[in-house]
Amino acid sequence: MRLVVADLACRRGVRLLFQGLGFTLEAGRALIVTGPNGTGKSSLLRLLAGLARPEAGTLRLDGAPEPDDFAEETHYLGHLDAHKPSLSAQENLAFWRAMLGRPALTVGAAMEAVGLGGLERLPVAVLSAGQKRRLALARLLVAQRPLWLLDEPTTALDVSAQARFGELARAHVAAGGLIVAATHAPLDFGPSDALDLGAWRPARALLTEEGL
Ligand SMILES: Nc1ncnc2c1ncn2[C@@H]1O[C@H](COP(=O)(O)OP(=O)(O)OP(=O)(O)O)[C@@H](O)[C@H]1O
Repeated sequence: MRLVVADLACRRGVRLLFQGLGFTLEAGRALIVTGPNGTGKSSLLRLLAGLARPEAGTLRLDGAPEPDDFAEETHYLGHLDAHKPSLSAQENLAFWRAMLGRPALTVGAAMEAVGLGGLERLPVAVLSAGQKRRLALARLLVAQRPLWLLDEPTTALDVSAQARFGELARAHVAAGGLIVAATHAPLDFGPSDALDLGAWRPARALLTEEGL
């Protein structure tokens, strides 16, 4: 499998965030996306997740059943953890496991893997910020999806949870998975490429009504 991005432009409102972006990410590698606040790292992940449309350019996942429409092949972990606060940790994860299809680890095993064993029955509303983030990461483990799109994945995680998540991410990459991660913190996900999105800022960022 291979992620191929060509001549990509992203617009938010009247602002062109980046233009002419191209890269190829091979299976078994991670892409670490950096850049100052507001350069469009989250926006790039949303484009890759199929949650927004590019202003120009193409996104393709070669080797996927539908290379031009590959949202089903991705796990998207945004800034928000996307939990239902009144449901228990276990119920939230069971929901995602059924929703996402292609089941991988059981709910119990995924919770153990992120160090949440014993907290299964607590409503998510009472979990700490780091525990909520751990639960969001457990979602990556309950369904098999080759491309992980991670927005600041280690936010709120303590040192040992960061290390544990690093191990899980490296195992995914070593098994032939792909990761695109936006971050301000150093991340070691194994064999990796780097993308400084700040370098793709267009000279003229403010658009007129005519667009590009
Ligand atoms: N819905 C929207 N309408 C207009 N502008 C938006 C919208 N969403 C985001 N933006 C703008 O797009 C720009 C890029 O935002 P984005 O969140 O992608 O940046 P980022 O590189 O991830 O930033 P950070 O490092 O702060 O997380 C910002 O200037 C933001 O204000």
